[in-house]
Amino acid sequence: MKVLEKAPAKINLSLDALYKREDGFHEVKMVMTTIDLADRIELTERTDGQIEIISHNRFVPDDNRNLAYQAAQLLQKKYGVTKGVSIEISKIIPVAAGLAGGSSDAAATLRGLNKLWNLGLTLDELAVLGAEIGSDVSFCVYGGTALATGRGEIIQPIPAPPHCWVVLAKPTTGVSTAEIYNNLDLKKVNHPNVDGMVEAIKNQNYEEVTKLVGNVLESVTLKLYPEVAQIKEQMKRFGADAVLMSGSGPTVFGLVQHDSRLHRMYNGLRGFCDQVFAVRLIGEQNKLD
Ligand SMILES: C[C@@](CO)(OP(=O)(O)O)[C@H](O)COP(=O)(O)OP(=O)(O)OC[C@H]1O[C@@H](n2ccc(N)nc2=O)[C@H](O)[C@@H]1O
Ligand SMILES: Nc1ncnc2c1ncn2[C@@H]1O[C@H](COP(=O)(O)OP(=O)(O)O)[C@@H](O)[C@H]1O
Repeated sequence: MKVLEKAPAKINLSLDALYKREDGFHEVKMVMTTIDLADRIELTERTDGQIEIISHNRFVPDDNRNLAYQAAQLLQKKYGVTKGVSIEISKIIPVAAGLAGGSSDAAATLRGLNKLWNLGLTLDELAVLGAEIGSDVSFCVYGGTALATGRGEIIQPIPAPPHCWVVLAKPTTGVSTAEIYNNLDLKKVNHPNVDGMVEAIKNQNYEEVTKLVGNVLESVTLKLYPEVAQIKEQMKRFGADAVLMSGSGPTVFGLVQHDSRLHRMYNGLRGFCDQVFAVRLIGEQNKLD
């Protein structure tokens, strides 16, 4: 038997870190939303109990370092599952990009195995399990748009943002999330207005959304990787309504409502950045159930 699952990427429209906790993680407050750029996960049941990762991307680990592998192993252990699975990952989301590709693959594996292995778990139960794999996995279990707090695993759904296009540009460098959080000096940053962003989205006020995008991690990554700042500048020059780095980076996204400007931005950025995508927000909650 086979199950197919879509594993969409996310962007952070607003990302604040409040303080460093005793467990080493940062207490965060962020608005996350899924975008129409997705990996495809194909799960095929195995009778030998083994977990196998098949991926044709050299940046994706094919052993227990893979977050999808960890998701399958966690379900096997918690629910005494004796069956195994081959997990084929068709990778579209750039790796180590600030787009939660690995987390979304893990979340899609949790959803898919829930069906393949007939576990009967709810999305809320899968989200709790996801938090054991990584801070972004719980959000990815639900998808949609949410306010995320705690270390990122406490999820409150909010409405979808107003309609717009998202242009993504990923510089060649990959970024380690831990490195960026480790270099964050909370005394020296500008905190974004996360509550304002939630209000702007609830009011479907696109102009306010574009004014309020902000990411406390951006200045850290920009300092370490100046090419990210250059891409930001180019996106502004090509006419984006708002430009921000996603997560810990290095992917930069631009929001735009008019099709004519979308084409200008996309074509302009393709001139000097290999990985450029123009996608829609997916938006609504629980689309992934
Ligand atoms: C920055 C964000 C924003 O959505 O996304 P990405 O850039 O990774 O996509 C997330 O907070 C990343 O979540 P995720 O990538 O799941 O992080 P984890 O695997 O849980 O943690 C990796 C490392 O990041 C740091 N970390 C992570 C989350 C958090 N709230 N505080 C932290 O300080 C810790 O050093 C941790 O060891
Ligand atoms: N399924 C997966 N897809 C991509 N990377 C993965 C996966 N599983 C584990 N990884 C590891 O996680 C790291 C971060 O990858 P990713 O989730 O794409 O980035 P980010 O956390 O910036 O959104 C990669 O360097 C990779 O080694």
